[in-house]
Amino acid sequence: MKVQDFATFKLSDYNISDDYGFILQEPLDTLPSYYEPWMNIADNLTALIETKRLREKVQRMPELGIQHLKDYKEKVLARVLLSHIVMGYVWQDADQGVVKVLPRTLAIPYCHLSKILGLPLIMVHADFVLANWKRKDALGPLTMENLSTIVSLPGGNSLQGFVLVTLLVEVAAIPGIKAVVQAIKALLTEDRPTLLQALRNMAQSIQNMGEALQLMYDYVDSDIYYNTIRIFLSGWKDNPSMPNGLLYEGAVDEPLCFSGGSAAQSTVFHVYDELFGINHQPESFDFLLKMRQYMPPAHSSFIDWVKGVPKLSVYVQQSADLDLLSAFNMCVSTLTDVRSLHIRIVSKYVTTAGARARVKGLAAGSGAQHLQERGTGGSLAMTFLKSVRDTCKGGLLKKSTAADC
Ligand code: HEM
Repeated sequence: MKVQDFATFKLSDYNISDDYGFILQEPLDTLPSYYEPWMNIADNLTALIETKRLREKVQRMPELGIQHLKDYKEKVLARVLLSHIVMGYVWQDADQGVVKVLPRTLAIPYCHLSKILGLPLIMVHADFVLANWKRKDALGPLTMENLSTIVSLPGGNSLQGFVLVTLLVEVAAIPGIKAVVQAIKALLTEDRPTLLQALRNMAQSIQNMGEALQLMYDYVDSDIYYNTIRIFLSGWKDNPSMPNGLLYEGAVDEPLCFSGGSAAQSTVFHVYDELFGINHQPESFDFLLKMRQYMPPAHSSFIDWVKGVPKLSVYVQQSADLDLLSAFNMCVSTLTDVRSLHIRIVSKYVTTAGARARVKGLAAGSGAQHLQERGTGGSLAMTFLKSVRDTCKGGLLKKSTAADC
């Protein structure tokens, strides 16, 4: 990449907002009246699932076309609503009475919309979090107190907390993503003072992401997460309760398999790994690469763009500038710390909560038999997460000494 390539660079070309990062800026929360049948179901989704009436409702739903969705935001909202309805439809009865077919009333518009938006036929992080938020007070800040989801799933306040804490991690990442672009430009122009400042801004932003992540402990109950929430994020790939995947009736001829929703589909961490030159172990990297297919295509193209720039780690190492090296290492070690915190969270919300559920004999009824200690994205959670964290730590640069030259 050359300096002149920067002349036309705009974050918005990658569907990234200067003010909101990867989050969809001010999502709509209502569709045109033609789509009232979808809105009605989405508004009552939790109650319909809990009273086991959702499947019947969906089967009786009229088959609506997507031609009345005028612009991008309406299409995104429609996809958010339908994605949640799909997850509710499939997992209404948890592992018992799993469906093999998604009825055409839901499958046809869902497949059309997903094709236009370039997303897989299952709910992803972008549906569950990035476009699923609204302010209670329209002029108020992006804080826990002033936010709610547009559409919800079972899990009550913990479900709200889970979505909104994840959103706040994305909010904390916004200045860091801007600093990534600033750093790349400074790297290309060899503007060391600006590069130093950009790295310091990134380190601060990554630290703020960790502080936001910590809120999980305050807002999400681990038993509710383990026994209720995660079933609705599960996928139908490598899932013994849906060995053949799901048939999207009237839209696709063969059943298809997709991984469940996971914040491994958040673009932020992938961008940092590419920028800092973190080379994950092949198996972990393979999983992370698959997760890029579950991101809005423009966001995963941004990762490719970052990957294409000259190696920042090589530049910093060769510069022998101790301030740059220490700012670079601060970024990598803070990212490692966030990953260690995330591992502690998974230990509480998956490992320990799972053990408790098994002691109480809840596991059989929890509906997440196939998940056990797997992540909702389908990875062998702890092995994968520790490998990713340790490789991240391995990205720290050493001070070069005279002997290295
Ligand atoms: C109760 C809260 C959470 C739990 C139990 C949890 C669990 C997991 C699990 C099990 C994985 C492994 C992949 C999979 O199979 O899904 C994973 C991956 C990941 N999660 Fe979370 N997660 C939580 C919250 C978050 C939040 C709020 C974020 C930040 C946006 C996040 C970011 C990630 C990332 C980036 C990965 C990929 C691994 C990495 O790059 O380090 N997670 N999560």
